[in-house]
Amino acid sequence: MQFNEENSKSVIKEFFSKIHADDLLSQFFKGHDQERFQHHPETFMAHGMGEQKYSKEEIAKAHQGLEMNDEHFDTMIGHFMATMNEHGLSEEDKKTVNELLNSYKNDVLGR
Ligand code: HEM
Repeated sequence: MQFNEENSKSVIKEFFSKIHADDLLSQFFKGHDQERFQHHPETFMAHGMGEQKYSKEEIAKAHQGLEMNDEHFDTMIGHFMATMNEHGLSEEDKKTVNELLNSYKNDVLGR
């Protein structure tokens, strides 16, 4: 599975608007500068596509002190998977993406 430059942009845009429209998630980004807010969907997507842009330690550190729980994490993944659906990803590819993102759960939630 590969996204090209064009559809990557539209994935990021759609995913971004889903997070932004969801108070459960957008609260975490309030007070962060817009650049940071923009950066996160890209980072998230990269990891979902199997790129290891950041180490697990870096990911754990980035989320330290944010009071996130399973619901926040699962909701974020849910928005990403909905975006994947809208882009016609196969069931097999969605399973891979889901597993990859979930492999960061303990790091993000500081366990
Ligand atoms: C697989 C799941 C996730 C990955 C791989 C990931 C990755 C990252 C990375 C690499 C950073 C630092 C660099 C950047 O901003 O791009 C970061 C920061 C951040 N992440 Fe995540 N993230 C994940 C899940 C989440 C979830 C579920 C939330 C919120 C509900 C969240 C909220 C944030 C916030 C608010 C920051 C900024 C922290 C700060 O600068 O104080 N992340 N994330």
